Amino acid sequence: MFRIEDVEHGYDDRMVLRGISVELTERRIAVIGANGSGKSTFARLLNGLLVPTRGRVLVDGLDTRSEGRAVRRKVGFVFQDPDVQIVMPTVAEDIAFGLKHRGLSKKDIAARVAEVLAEHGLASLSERPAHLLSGGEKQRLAIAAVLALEPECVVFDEPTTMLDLRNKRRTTEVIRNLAEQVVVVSHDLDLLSDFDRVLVFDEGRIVADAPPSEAVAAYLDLMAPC
Ligand SMILES: Nc1ncnc2c1ncn2[C@@H]1O[C@H](COP(=O)(O)OP(=O)(O)OP(=O)(O)O)[C@@H](O)[C@H]1O
Repeated sequence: MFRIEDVEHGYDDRMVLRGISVELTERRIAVIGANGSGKSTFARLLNGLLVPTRGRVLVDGLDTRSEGRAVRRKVGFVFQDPDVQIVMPTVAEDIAFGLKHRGLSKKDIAARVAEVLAEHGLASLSERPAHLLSGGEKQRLAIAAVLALEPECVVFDEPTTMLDLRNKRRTTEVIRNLAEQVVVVSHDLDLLSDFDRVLVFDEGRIVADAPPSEAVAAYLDLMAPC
């Protein structure tokens, strides 16, 4: 689904991704690597939140540079910090927000919101002010709001980093059960143990691209003290 061609990306002339050419077709793909190695930047390129300084990113043939809107309909993005994503006063309104922008009727929005609230264990919180939720509840809401839009692929940027063990397990299970393609940036090596493919980043390059056990071994090697 994703075709990344000769991509480089820089911020203020400082290159943080270099020489990235890769196709991502597997259903579950993880991205791991050291802090600052460019993982989040790479993730943001996948749905056009960022467009590359050089090269191009195609999603089902759509170029993120010229077709960002169509790309974002296909590819949902869950941020590490749910506060970045929650925009409406209540839980139900926040889930309805994206659906309104899709032009659904009021009746269809109400039905979809109820369905998504139930699926994600949020029904009892539907009228709660979203900003008063706990961290785990906010993360659940952020994931639910993205999935309500039925994307074909979901990119998660460190989805379990801010969670306690219970919520981490819950989120891992939600990701595991998704039928959609997922790309997950994570430092949580348990999360990706059954993934199809793992990319290891180091200093802005992909230095390993393999199934989990091999990729994790390469990552541990990289992290070993000199
Ligand atoms: N908006 C920005 N403006 C300037 N520099 C940035 C910006 N976003 C990221 N960077 C820099 O780009 C580099 C790569 O950052 P990125 O967040 O992609 O790494 P990461 O691998 O996801 O790191 P982490 O594991 O710590 O989240 C870092 O040096 C970071 O400081």
